[in-house]
Amino acid sequence: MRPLFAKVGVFGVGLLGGSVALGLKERFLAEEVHVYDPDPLALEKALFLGVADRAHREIGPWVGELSLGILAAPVGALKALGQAIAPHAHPESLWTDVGSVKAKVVEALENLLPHFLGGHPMAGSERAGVENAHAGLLENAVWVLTPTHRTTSRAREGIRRLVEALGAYPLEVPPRLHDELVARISHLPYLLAVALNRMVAQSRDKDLLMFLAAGGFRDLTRVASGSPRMSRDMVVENKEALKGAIEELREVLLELEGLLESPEALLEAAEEAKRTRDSLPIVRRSLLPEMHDLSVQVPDRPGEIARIATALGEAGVNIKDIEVLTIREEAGALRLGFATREERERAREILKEAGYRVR
Ligand SMILES: NC(=O)c1ccc[n+]([C@@H]2O[C@H](COP(=O)([O-])OP(=O)(O)OC[C@H]3O[C@@H](n4cnc5c(N)ncnc54)[C@H](O)[C@@H]3O)[C@@H](O)[C@H]2O)c1
Ligand SMILES: O=C(O)C(=O)C[C@]1(C(=O)O)C=C[C@@H](O)C=C1
Repeated sequence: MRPLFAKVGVFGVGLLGGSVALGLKERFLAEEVHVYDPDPLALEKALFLGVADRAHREIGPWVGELSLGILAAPVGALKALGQAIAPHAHPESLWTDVGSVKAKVVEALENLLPHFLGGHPMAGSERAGVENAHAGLLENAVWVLTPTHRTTSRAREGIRRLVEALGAYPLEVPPRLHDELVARISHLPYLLAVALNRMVAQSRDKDLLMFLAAGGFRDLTRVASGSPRMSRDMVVENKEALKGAIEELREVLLELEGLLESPEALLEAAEEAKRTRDSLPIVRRSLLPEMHDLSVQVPDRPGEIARIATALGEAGVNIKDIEVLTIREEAGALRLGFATREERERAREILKEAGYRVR
């Protein structure tokens, strides 16, 4: 059987580009994966890690041989990258990007590249670079696609197939609406993580504060550890929508400050927040297949996670999703997701028998 795509090019082989390239290779979706990056070290690592078949430091005639190209550079670099690619792109080729901002990027790139459809996988990590790339990053992710009146059916079908073949779930959203939504659910949380760290860094009590930082601060600020350049571009390029989101947050914070004097009303707000947060896990999103969860208490001893995974693996039970719920001295908990109720029940029995507390 022939792969879905012939030669595929990934432009920018960092965390996201590397993960897409690995997905293409591991799932045999491309005859050849080519990568381009201005950073020679990124290219060297990509070849060493088996992320790509060919690495290029220059954009040139090789681009004309691609049937599909994926732009995965920081958002601020995408337009110039599109301009450099445009003279070489084959007129029948498909193009997409993975940038975190869509309206401006889509407007620029659909003017430059044939059969272009903008994209944004709603998945990532606080670690940058190809050395942290893995195909699993994109599996089960919601992958936003942003068609416009100019999108060709060839692009729409081809890019949708790419996303599905990488194990993700395509969701079409107009570019401007996408930017408004991610301003609230992704870019504002990032800015908040920066703000909280800035507050600590500028405090006279910085050292003590850092020493006291427990799970709450760490969980809330994880994304601040990501690539500063990538994240800076993300918030700057979406600044109009983000300013609206900051204004909304300011109002909510003022409201909550007021509620400090009304404990009953604050309790209601806290209960509402708990309901919202508890219904968040990605596996419960309605467009994804239903997932069946177990929580397992894990003693803080070497090898416990391996023991759990091995017990399930040896019984042929597939763990579809995994999340560390708490990190404490005496015990932590794992949330394990299974594709079927039957698998979850088998997992429950196996783990109970092995002496674990399961919920
Ligand atoms: N990190 C995330 O969580 C995440 C999630 C979804 C989407 N994105 C988007 O993916 C894209 C890449 O982000 P990342 O997290 O992989 O960053 P990264 O820092 O890991 O990788 C970016 C790569 O792009 C390369 N690059 C820089 N300028 C370039 C240019 N002009 N042309 C080609 N390559 C160039 C860098 O050398 C680097 O290898 C961004 O547009 C970002 O908004 C990131
Ligand atoms: O670090 C993660 O887990 C992420 O999902 C990263 C994250 C996000 O926080 O929304 C960051 C930027 C993106 O464009 C998409 C995803």
